[in-house]
Formats: sequence, structure tokens, C-alpha cells
Amino acid sequence: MRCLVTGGAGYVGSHVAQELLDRGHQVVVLDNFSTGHRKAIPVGAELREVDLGNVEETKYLLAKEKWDVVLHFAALSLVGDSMNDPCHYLKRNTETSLNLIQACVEGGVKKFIFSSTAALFGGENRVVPIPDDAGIEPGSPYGESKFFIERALKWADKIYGLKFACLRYFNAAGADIHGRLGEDHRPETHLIPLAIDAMLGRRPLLKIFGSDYPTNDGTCVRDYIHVNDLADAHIRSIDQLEHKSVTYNLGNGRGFSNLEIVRGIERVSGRSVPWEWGESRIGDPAVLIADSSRIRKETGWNPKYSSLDDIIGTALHWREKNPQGYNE
Ligand SMILES: NC(=O)c1ccc[n+]([C@@H]2O[C@H](COP(=O)([O-])OP(=O)(O)OC[C@H]3O[C@@H](n4cnc5c(N)ncnc54)[C@H](O)[C@@H]3O)[C@@H](O)[C@H]2O)c1
Ligand SMILES: O=c1ccn([C@@H]2O[C@H](COP(=O)(O)OP(=O)(O)O[C@H]3O[C@H](CO)[C@@H](O)[C@H](O)[C@H]3O)[C@@H](O)[C@H]2O)c(=O)[nH]1
Repeated sequence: MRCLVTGGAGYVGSHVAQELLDRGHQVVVLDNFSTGHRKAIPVGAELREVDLGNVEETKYLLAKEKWDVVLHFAALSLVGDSMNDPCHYLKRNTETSLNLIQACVEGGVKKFIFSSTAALFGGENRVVPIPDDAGIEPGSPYGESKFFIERALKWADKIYGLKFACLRYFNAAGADIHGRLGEDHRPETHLIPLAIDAMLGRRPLLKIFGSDYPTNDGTCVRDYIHVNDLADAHIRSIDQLEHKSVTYNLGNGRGFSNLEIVRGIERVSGRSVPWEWGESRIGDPAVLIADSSRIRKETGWNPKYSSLDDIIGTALHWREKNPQGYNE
């Protein structure tokens, strides 16, 4: 397949681009490097430096070249940021995605994979683990923007026949099992890389946001899914799109509290993580755990790196080998 990967210089997109290349597909990365890194683009992928806000350049790229599938990772993606700047998140994520969807329709693209999110499920009164057909109640403007794009894709299928997979990742974590790629957000806001950096002495300490959530130890619970397992899910989902569109929740079905993550890092590394309590972060739901039975049943997906030790171990390995991250 000839694949266009938007946001392929970012964390999840680079790992999926690598997996596509490993399986013999052609990959072109579209990125504006707002949060991505040139060095994260896997060897063998081509680059088109384009901002999806630029309608003309986006349309030109989609029309000029032929694509078997477009995988759309590029977005503003931080829950906390979106609470501070809601209009910017809503506008930017929906506008850039609509530009891309329209360009795909005009360019004759038939298959589209979209990075959706567990942040669609913000409300606290729902079934856990969360099935794909659970009621949507975004807890943040970020989640709301992703829900709008899911709806836009439904209309693009209905009106133009664009087949889509909405993949609602729970918390992406870990690093390439062969050590080629890792997680390097700047600034970093994610729990596991921050806790690892605190443990390595690269930052003074980790703050754990909130101690009075309605969970066993009072800290938030998340379902961490290894980024290589996510990559496999993307490729399996493409195969589903011959005749139908799909929406899948993607997680391991097991939740870990923020304190359990800190203890896990201490266990895997044999070193302590310096931490202190911080204020709760506005927009954070207490518990997010996926019911991924639909993708398992329909595609045979079965996460290989589901243990916390695999997730933390690969993240730690990459960070120790790349203390400056991608160093750009
Ligand atoms: N990381 C997670 O835990 C997680 C969980 C659920 C969903 N997601 C979604 O997965 C996707 C990837 O997340 P990530 O953690 O890899 O983020 P990331 O910030 O590492 O990657 C995003 C990439 O998109 C590029 N980009 C952003 N806006 C662009 C634009 N307008 N034009 C061109 N390129 C642009 C950035 O430069 C970057 O390379 C996002 O859509 C995010 O919402 C992530
Ligand atoms: O310094 C920190 C950073 C995070 N946390 C907590 O750790 C948990 C996980 O936070 P984080 O790693 O920032 O991920 P989320 O906010 O859960 O969001 C991620 O996972 C979502 C899906 O669940 C995606 O939609 C988002 O794009 C992605 O950033 C939350 O309870 C945070 O409050 C801390 O306590 N201290």
C-alpha cells in the first residue's frame, strides 16, 4: 500500500509509520513539526512538510499523488491544554481535519484511519470497562473536537463512501520494541515519561495530580496500551475498510492508578521516583479503561506487550539510550 501518515513525525504516528515500512508498505509522512521531530521519521519514509491548515497545499498533495490509505494522527492532543484554550483546540483540530477529509474525498481516497481518543468518555456515570457503543460525553474541548471529527467522518462515508476507522486509543505508552523510536513530547506532559525522567534525575520530581478521586488509592486510573500494539491495530483496521467503516476502543482492559505507575517504574528500574502531591488537573476523568472486545473479535487483534513491565521497560530503555530525546 501507498500510505499517507499525517503527524508521522510525532509519537504514535512515527511508530505506525515504522510498522507500515517493516511490513513492506510505502510511507509518506505529512508533518508541520509543531510537536514532531525530523529524527522521528523512520528511515525509508518520504516527507512532505505541509501544515494541514493550508487548504491548497493539502488538496494539492492529495490530488497529485495516489493513496491507498490516509492515516491521520496530526492534532493538538493535550487534555489539560485544551481546558486552558478551548476555542483554539476546537477550531484547529476540526478545521485541519475537515481540510484533510475534503482533500481525501476530492483526491479519490477510499480509506481513512483516524486517531480518536478515550477522552470522548469524560462522564463518571458509565460502564467500566468502556465499550465502543458507550454514551459519548467528552470531558474536555480536546475530546469534543475528536468527537466532531468522528461525526464528520460518518457523513463523509454516507455522502461520499469514504470508509473510516475511528481508533479510540486509551493511553499510548512505551517505545519501539527494537529501540528505534520513543516518546519525546516538548514540553512533556505524560505521566510515564515524566516519572522516568524524575527517576533518572532529569527533573527534580514528579507531581501526582490529585489524591481524592473515587478510586482505590485516590489517584486517577488509566489503561496504558503499548505503542507497538497500537501500530498493529492500525494495520489490522485498514483491512476492515473494504466494505464498511469501523469504530474501535483500543486498550488492554486493565487500569493502573497513577501511584501504581510510579511503583511500577520503581520496580522495573530498581530506583526510586521522587514525587509529591499536586493539584488535580482540570478535565481529567477519574477512570478510563477500555473494553476492546470488538476489535479483538473482528480483526484478531491481541496485544503482545500488555504487561506494565513491557510498557515501562521499553520506555525506560529508549530514554536511557536517548537522554536528550530526539535532540533537535
Ligand atoms: N499519546 C496518546 O496517549 C494519545 C491517546 C489518544 C489519542 N491520541 C491521538 O493520537 C494522535 C497522535 O498523538 P501523539 O501523542 O503522537 O502526538 P504528537 O504531538 O507526538 O504528534 C502529533 C504530530 O502531528 C504534527 N502536527 C500537528 N498539527 C499539525 C498540522 N496542522 N499539520 C501537520 N502536522 C501537524 C506534529 O508536528 C506531530 O508530529 C493525536 O491525534 C492524538 O490526539 C494520542
Ligand atoms: O505530571 C503529571 C502528568 C500526568 N499526571 C496524571 O497522569 C494521568 C495520565 O495523564 P497523561 O499521561 O497526561 O495522559 P492523559 O491526560 O490521560 O491523556 C492521554 O491519553 C488520552 C486518552 O486517555 C489521550 O486522548 C491524550 O491525547 C493523551 O495525552 C492523569 O491522571 C494525570 O493527571 C500526573 O499525575 N502528573
